[in-house]
Amino acid sequence: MSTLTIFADTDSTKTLTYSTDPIEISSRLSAEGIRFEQWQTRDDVRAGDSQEAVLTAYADDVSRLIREQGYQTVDVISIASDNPQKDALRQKFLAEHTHSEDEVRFFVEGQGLFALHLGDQVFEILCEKGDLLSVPANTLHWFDLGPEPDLVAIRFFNNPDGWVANYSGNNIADQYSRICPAGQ
Ligand SMILES: CSCCC(=O)/C(O)=C/O
Ligand SMILES: [Fe+2]
Ligand code: NI
Repeated sequence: MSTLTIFADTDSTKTLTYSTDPIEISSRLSAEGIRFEQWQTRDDVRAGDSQEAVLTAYADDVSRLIREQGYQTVDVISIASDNPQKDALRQKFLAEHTHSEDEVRFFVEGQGLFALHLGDQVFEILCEKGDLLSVPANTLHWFDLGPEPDLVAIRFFNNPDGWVANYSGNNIADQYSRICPAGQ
């Protein structure tokens, strides 16, 4: 179940807003210029599948979004819990950063926790299979894959170089939620 939790950026202990209603999540995010939609998914894509297999399975969605928005590059994060790179990859996204282009992600398997630092608030969005999230360029944010990732996400870029992060140097992310190991 996708969730939205909003906090003040000075107090990670007090929830200001919490929602599991996709329509409410979408409308709350839309007011901030963020696109949140839930798309149909397939059952034959697994974490660890190759980029080629994932892009073939979702070719219609990928080409539709490229046609609509003119993205130049598409790649796939496909990471299962037995991947030896999982801790290094998790670390890359955990500190607050921005991108000079929109961050557009279609979650086709598993989940991940986005946190957006918008003005004096932090919006945590637990994205699940089927969620499409598009965050405007230069938005401060971080992302948690969790300690046992089981994630496939398609990423769309305007930049032909793909993923480039500008770290803010603010350690605010350490105060907010992480995905916990299963059962905790
Ligand atoms: C959900 S895709 C992996 C995370 C990512 O690309 C990113 O930019 C996190 O901030
Ligand atoms: Fe990012
Ligand atoms: Ni996180």
